[in-house]
Amino acid sequence: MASGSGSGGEWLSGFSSFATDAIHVGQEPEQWNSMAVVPPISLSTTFKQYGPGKHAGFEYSRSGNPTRNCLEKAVASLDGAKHCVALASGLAATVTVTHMLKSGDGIVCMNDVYGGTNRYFQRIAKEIGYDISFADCTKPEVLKAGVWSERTPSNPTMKVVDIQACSDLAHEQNKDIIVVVDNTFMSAYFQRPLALGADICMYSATKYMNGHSDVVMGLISVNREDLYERLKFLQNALGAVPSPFDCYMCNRGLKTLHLRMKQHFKNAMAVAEFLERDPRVDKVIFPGLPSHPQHELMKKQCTGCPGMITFYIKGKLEHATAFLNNLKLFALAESLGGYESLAEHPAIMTHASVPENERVVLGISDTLIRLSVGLEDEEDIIADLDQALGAAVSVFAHTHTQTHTLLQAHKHPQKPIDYYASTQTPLSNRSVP
Ligand SMILES: Cc1ncc(COP(=O)(O)O)c(C=O)c1O
Ligand SMILES: N[C@@H](CCSC[C@H](N)C(=O)O)C(=O)O
Repeated sequence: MASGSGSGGEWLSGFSSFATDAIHVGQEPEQWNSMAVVPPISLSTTFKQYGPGKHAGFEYSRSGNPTRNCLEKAVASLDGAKHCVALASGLAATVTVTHMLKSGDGIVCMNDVYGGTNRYFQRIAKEIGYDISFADCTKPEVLKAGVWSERTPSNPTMKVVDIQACSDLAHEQNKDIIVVVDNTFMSAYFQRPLALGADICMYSATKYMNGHSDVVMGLISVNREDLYERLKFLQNALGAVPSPFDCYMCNRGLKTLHLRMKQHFKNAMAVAEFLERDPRVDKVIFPGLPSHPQHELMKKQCTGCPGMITFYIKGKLEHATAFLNNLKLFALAESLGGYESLAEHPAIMTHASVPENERVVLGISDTLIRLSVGLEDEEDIIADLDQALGAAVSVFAHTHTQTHTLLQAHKHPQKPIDYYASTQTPLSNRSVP
């Protein structure tokens, strides 16, 4: 696979036969009497039995469904896994994995996770007796506990966890520790956590795996038979299953995953390079840029980068808000990983449920903006960002001296500041959903 421009070296090679597997595994026409080339949507909730307990592989649609089967087989093959189970949402996948443990068991979670994962662990799992702690998993040496849950790159500040190092450390300490990687941002196309030693690879398939912003779904892939048996049991016993229609849609989305991810990478690289040169921007966080602190690790464990970019706009909350309000091609919306470009304000939107003091520590400030760069034409994406940055600066030009400085800076662009330089501004008070 070609390396992205400016990446300064090769990425991990692409996984062989990825596109072929995405298109064919689990889709065999011979499994249907009709020989349908495209798997049918099997809506029946129940299946006729030959005799009590004697059935043709399906008995009740929560327990097993033909359309869901096709999807699960395809995803397992793309993850280099033996098995996959599909759930009703990414959060349902997190909850189902957590139910593999007993009350009192320990969970160490990456401190910089999606707000809803933080909310579930802090406000539900903790209350029912799990021993939850959060850690910076980019430093594997700080980890020492029962179950390890990593999200890499993290949401929203794109910290990259060394999956192999964390898995080795965890398994050396105790082989019963289960290492979980939330692979939502990367998709199966860019990263295979199981090959790097993780025990469970999970997704919010709502994002890149489906890729069309029209399905909410979760996926979990594993190689270990014992983990699969437990997950399969929980899928049925907890019952958070996706509909056959959603399985059909996600299965269809997988057919173009390889094409979409390549274009997301190309567009995102161009946007990241544009933003990094722009003096109206304080700092850009994109693991595909050589300036990202874990860029080399990314190239070692991934085959490329998705369209996720965060950046700190210069100024304060008003500038971030004006920028977001003035976008025309980008929709101001939560979520990510669809074909369309989205922008959002993590502190007010996706990460509002993270307690304010934790947001400050994580750098989720008033000036942090997250982009999900879509598949539109590169020039149009950049033109939209450019005009919205211009609008953000000029809106306050007459009242803010600092903004005046920004306008001057734009006329005389310079290289942006040091990666770790502080860009934190105070967080405004807002309620926690
Ligand atoms: C990284 C990540 N994991 C999990 C989730 C939860 O997924 P879902 O919205 O499908 O429940 C999200 C977003 O919601 C996410 O961004
Ligand atoms: N993972 C998505 C989800 C957005 S937040 C959804 C909802 N407001 C909630 O609080 O659960 C993303 O990162 O955009």
